[in-house]
Amino acid sequence: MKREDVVYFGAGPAGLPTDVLTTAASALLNYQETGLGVAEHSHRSTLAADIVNTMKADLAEFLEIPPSHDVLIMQGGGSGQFDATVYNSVLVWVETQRQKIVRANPSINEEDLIKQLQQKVQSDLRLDYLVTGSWSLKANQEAVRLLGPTHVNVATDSRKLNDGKFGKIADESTWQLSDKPAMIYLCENETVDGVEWPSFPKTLESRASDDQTLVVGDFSSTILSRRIPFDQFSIVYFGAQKNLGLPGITVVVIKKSLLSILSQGKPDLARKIGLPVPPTILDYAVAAKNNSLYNTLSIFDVFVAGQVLKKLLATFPDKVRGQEALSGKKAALLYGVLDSYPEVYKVVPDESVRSRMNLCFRVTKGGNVDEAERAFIRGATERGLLGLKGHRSVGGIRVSNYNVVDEAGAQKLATYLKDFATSP
Ligand SMILES: O=C(O)C(=O)[C@H](O)COP(=O)(O)O
Ligand SMILES: N[C@@H](CCC(=O)O)C(=O)O
Repeated sequence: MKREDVVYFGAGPAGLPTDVLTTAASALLNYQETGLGVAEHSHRSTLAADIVNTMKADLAEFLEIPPSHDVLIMQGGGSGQFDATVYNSVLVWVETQRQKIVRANPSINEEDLIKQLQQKVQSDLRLDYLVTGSWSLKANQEAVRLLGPTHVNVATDSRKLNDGKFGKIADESTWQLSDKPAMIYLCENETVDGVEWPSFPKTLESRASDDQTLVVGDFSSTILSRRIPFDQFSIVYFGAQKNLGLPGITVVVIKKSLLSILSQGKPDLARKIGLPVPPTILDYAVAAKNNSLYNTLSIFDVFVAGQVLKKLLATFPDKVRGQEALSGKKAALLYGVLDSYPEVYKVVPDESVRSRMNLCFRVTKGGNVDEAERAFIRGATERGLLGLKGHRSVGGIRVSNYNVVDEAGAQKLATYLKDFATSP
């Protein structure tokens, strides 16, 4: 099959624009006539620093990241961030508590400080998770693994209001947030379950403002497709492999004020009170201090992300707003067709939380779902519509409507959805 005959709806890694890959292929062989490819140059070279700095600046411009926040490029994927967010928020919490105790009693000795901190840990240290799908659940489970269950609170679990399955978000009035959690974690778009937060939760407004509670958002699947209220978030992170670029780099947008608290943090003290300490490569302050080059970074991955951003900036004069409108239009087209044939397609999540990025549905035509879905995938493959299988944990069909899918691609799928529904 030829590349131009394919529209790829894979959930991640996603497709990349062909012109970006052509530029990348040439840069891999010989970057700017240096006789060396971009992946062969040292990550300590000025050339590499330029690639990193330009990518960061273009990301900040496209997403309108305010000067209060810094951009870090890290490794370890979403799973690495499940850990990093826990380690770093615990260290911020310990440092904030230490400063409070010392302010109240400047001559306190270390033994008493440790005693007071230990009491605080028992009575107050809680990390809150809003569990709305498989990815926030994984993040929550990782926090329990690192800290133990007493320090981790599930403030809401969507499965409780949907017969044990994800697909809804509970009304905010039912959430059970801790009194002063060290962190509140949400996953803005659940790739596996097709659930997206319709807007930033009212209950969390201004919670991030004083750095006492860190508000963390996983934006892996919606990044560059939607405006983000950065002022409401302490940390926003996302893997590159959906809308930004190749698998291998993970971007963290973090409040600079937290970096300052983290750099004053005392790992020795955290260890003495029985709390885990961030490994160096997951420590946000270390990444920031080294301009994301503490250890070898894939500059090629950063270069590709930079090319995607250049293309987005050239395509959308109104930046992320332009892409947001287009993403909404493509999603509306596809959901419109799915909803027109209720006897053939059943969208999985509730209408109020349908994702614009990952459209999850079952094919019920003829009554035998497995058979109907196999026929659906077969017919789609014949037309070059690929990557439509749902995540292995839930099955069904999933259309990932990432930025690389243009209007013509979405239209091609819409036509197939209609043809499949109306064929005998
Ligand atoms: O959120 C998603 O969707 C993802 O695919 C995860 O962010 C992937 O996490 P890693 O496999 O990169 O750990
Ligand atoms: N990003 C993909 C793949 C994740 C995986 O299977 O590990 C997804 O959510 O479907």
